[in-house]
Amino acid sequence: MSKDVVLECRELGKVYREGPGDVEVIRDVSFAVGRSERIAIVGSSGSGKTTLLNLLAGLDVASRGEVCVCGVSLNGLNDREKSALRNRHLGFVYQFHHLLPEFSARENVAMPLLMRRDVAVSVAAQKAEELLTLVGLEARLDHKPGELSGGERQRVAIARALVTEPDLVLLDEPTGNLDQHTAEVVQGLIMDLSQRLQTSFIIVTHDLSLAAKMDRIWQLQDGGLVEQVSNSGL
Ligand SMILES: Nc1ncnc2c1ncn2[C@@H]1O[C@H](COP(=O)(O)OP(=O)(O)OP(=O)(O)O)[C@@H](O)[C@H]1O
Repeated sequence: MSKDVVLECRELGKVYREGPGDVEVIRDVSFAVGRSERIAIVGSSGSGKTTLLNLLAGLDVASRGEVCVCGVSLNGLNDREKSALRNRHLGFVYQFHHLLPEFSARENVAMPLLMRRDVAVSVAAQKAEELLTLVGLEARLDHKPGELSGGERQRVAIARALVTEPDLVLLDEPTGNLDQHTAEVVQGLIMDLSQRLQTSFIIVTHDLSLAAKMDRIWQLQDGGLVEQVSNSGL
């Protein structure tokens, strides 16, 4: 595998065993994501987008095939090893940001660094402050999630996903619960950060204006990925 490939999956498949009938949600999916590449995954509700994202992150176990994160196959790793690999190489942003309500923006962003036991609290706090400044929240460092707007919370979640300087960030509907203006702010931020930090992004989205800004658009249908050459096919 080239060192510029941050994620690769081969013949990936996922079958949910549902009583008498199996549901094959992901079927024979193979692709590679290069450094600083931005990919949108689109598809109708229930087509398997979240399932695919969970397989790529090792949060769910594939029925067949394999996923390699920065050259390391997830097959054969135990939960602790997968968690260490995620913490080292991946960042996550979900539609419902999962920020910890009792902690400040700064503490929330510092958390993934503090999980690496070798990082001092003062260093993690400093780094969190830098990232929050990057996303335009330098005046909100000590606010708790309940004291922030939806768009601000989403920007905190993006800062948190980037604080460990991941190779790849996986985003599930990052603009799904935002108004159009705030969605555009978050979109601009993703574009800016991918260029500035050389981070790769895989974004699951129903937001076609966000998808259109990515380098590649893949549509998930009947369990497989179909590359879209233009938005006209969506
Ligand atoms: N744990 C599970 N057990 C059985 N079936 C499941 C499970 N999780 C998801 N599914 C089914 O797999 C299919 C894909 O679900 P998934 O959440 O990946 O879709 P999605 O494309 O992300 O949908 P949406 O856009 O609505 O969020 C759905 O038909 C769903 O019902």
